Amino acid sequence: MMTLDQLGLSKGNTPILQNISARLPAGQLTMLVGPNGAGKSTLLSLLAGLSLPSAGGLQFAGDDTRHWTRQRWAQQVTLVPQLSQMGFPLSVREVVELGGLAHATSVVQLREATRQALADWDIGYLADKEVRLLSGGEQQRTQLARSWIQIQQPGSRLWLLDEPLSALDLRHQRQCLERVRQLQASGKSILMVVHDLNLALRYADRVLMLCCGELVADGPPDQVLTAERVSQVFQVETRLSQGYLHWL
Ligand SMILES: Nc1ncnc2c1ncn2[C@@H]1O[C@H](COP(=O)(O)OP(=O)(O)OP(=O)(O)O)[C@@H](O)[C@H]1O
Repeated sequence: MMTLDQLGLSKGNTPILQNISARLPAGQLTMLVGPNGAGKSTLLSLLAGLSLPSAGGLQFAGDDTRHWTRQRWAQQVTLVPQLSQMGFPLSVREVVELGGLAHATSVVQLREATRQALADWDIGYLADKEVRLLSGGEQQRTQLARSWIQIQQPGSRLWLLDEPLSALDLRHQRQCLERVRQLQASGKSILMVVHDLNLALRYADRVLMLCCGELVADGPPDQVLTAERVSQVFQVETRLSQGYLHWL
């Protein structure tokens, strides 16, 4: 379990995140929601150890992460950032293989893990293609396959996914959610940023809602995503009908 203890982050004099306390339990899918600019990606970068908090701290199963090395972070936490263009002329296979680098894996093991990840994310037919030439959804599946190798290692405990479904078609959205369920069953924690609040209502074990850098709600989906709170935070009038949120 990861524990966030009064986390805060400022850039210059501007507070981006303030006083965030929460838990990410093992084996649970937590979805993180909030308006554009609320601080969701910034929070994920803190939880991946890519930036240091200005206040508060993070513990992993009681272990303070303050002095963790880069390699320790990469062994325990796997981040899939928001869709971004790769800057290097690598093939899909080479990008996916990068997922094994933080762990001391033999060449034979890495080759087998890569073959499996390419199949699991339905990109085997793209293995030799340069990643920069792929469509947005194909690039996203490549990044997910890279992270899939990393998060499946025995020591890896937390999978951070920043809007993983945004570029995926319906079939591959379902595939991604199936992989998430598969990973949950092995006892790992997952924190996923989503904009689709109905998806969060249906799939999340727990929902965290951020607004203006502060955690405004944390709990079971139906208790966090009430029509009243959603209308207030997202400034769109909504109502809940038959378990779905509709905007008016
Ligand atoms: N390095 C930085 N310097 C100054 N401001 C920053 C910096 N990084 C992020 N911000 C600001 O922090 C706020 C939160 O950004 P963040 O990307 O975390 O939002 P988000 O919730 O992920 O938004 P979106 O839904 O649009 O992806 C934004 O207002 C952004 O402009």
